Amino acid sequence: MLEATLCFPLRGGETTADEPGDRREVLLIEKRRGLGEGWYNGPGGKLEDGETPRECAVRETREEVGLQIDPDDLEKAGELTFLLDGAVHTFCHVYRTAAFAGEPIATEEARPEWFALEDVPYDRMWEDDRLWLPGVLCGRTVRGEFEFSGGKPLDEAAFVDHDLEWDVAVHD
Ligand SMILES: COc1nc(N)nc2c1ncn2[C@H]1C[C@H](O)[C@@H](COP(=O)(O)OP(=O)(O)OP(=O)(O)O)O1
Repeated sequence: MLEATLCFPLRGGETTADEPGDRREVLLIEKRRGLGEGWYNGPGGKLEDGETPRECAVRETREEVGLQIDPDDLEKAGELTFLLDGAVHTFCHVYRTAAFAGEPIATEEARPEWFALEDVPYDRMWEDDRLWLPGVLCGRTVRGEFEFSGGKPLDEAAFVDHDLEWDVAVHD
């Protein structure tokens, strides 16, 4: 089983009387290699030996798009289990943060792009994302299990079922 992270940096203002609606934006990456290549996702990746999930999310966000994040500024937002043909493939820790330093830059791994929350390109993301990411971007916590079938690689398998629990306690 792989252990991995996803991190969703957020910027911009909340609703005001003059400008109703959530005007925040989320930073996504277009993945340039590896699992999910060509799709949008949050910055993130697999844990290295001896690394905590929080340290992994900070490192991956720095390596993939050049943003600096203080680990204490990450808010844990979810825990997702991805199963492939009945076995756990990846356990993924999800974080969000509105506190970071720097401007996103493109790297060999990723091309960063800010999206208004209402314009997140779910049609160019993993199929499960539309089920949990909107809630996570709105400040909720989630625990989810997602089943894929059809053999490796995971990004060519079919999404078959899911189970979600909202507003749960998630720790790391
Ligand atoms: C199955 O559904 C998934 N949905 C979403 N949104 N994200 C997923 C899914 N399955 C895996 N992921 C995430 C978890 C990781 O953040 C990445 C995969 O990371 P990758 O394999 O690219 O890991 P790195 O450590 O960055 O890879 P390198 O070995 O190339 O450094 O996808």
